[in-house]
Amino acid sequence: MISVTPNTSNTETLDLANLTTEQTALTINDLNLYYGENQALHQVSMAIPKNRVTAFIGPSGCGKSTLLRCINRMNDLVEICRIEGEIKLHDKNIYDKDVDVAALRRRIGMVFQRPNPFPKSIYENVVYGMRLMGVSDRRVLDEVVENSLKGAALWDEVKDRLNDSAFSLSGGQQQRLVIARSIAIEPEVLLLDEPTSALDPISTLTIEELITELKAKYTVVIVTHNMQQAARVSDQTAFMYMGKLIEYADTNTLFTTPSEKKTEDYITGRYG
Ligand SMILES: Nc1ncnc2c1ncn2[C@@H]1O[C@H](COP(=O)(O)OP(=O)(O)OP(=O)(O)O)[C@@H](O)[C@H]1O
Repeated sequence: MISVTPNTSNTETLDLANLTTEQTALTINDLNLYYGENQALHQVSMAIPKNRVTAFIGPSGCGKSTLLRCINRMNDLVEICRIEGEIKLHDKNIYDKDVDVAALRRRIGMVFQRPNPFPKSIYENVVYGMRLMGVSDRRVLDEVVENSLKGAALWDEVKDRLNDSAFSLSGGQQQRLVIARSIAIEPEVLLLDEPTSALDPISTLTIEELITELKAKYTVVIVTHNMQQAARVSDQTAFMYMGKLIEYADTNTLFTTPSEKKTEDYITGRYG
């Protein structure tokens, strides 16, 4: 039996099946996804609440990362991938033909498993998105760097070495730098794909604390292999199995009194 300690943060429990428009960041409706002949997602529907942390969990290959990547259209880059259904961000289907995908990815940022800073200074990594948007005023950029690094809980460690290479940072610092780079352009949603799986336990703890802080400003969606991590950081958890969303509930309920047998088997360590 795996014992997980659910998070006891003070977020109220939401009625996930009946979120109001104000409470909703994203709505996924009847999403099917195929990689060639292989169907990787089956009729996934769920609403993701604003300013909360939502975790996707499930055994390897169940479709967690695929679903996460659909949320900022990263699967567009996979040629054999075909998608049916819709994902709405403020009532607009992100798969509509008129959607500017680059603009969408500025609103919905993504952080990957392995930290991927650019081969540039710490400062230039943070302002990268701003420069792409044409911002060059040094005072504006300086302010963005300070605020973003503070927001990513990295400022105190790097404020005296902003011109050093990003590669001079530790793995955990690099991951926080990547988070700073993502929040510098003020996205609405942050997607985190196993953001701590390449990190040591101390860095993992720092990132987990940061995730809890980030939800004050952003909607966070995290894929994690680690059930303890989902229990610690998320407000609601979606359990997936073989491309299907089996159960979606507030995290405490899902880990203490799951309503589906498959969820119970997974969280008690019977498979996965
Ligand atoms: N680019 C791709 N091309 C073809 N098939 C893919 C691709 N990416 C994922 N798949 C398949 O889709 C299914 C779901 O994979 P996905 O990576 O989403 O699962 P996951 O739950 O995130 O797994 P893990 O925890 O191991 O990362 C798997 O069968 C996988 O082989």
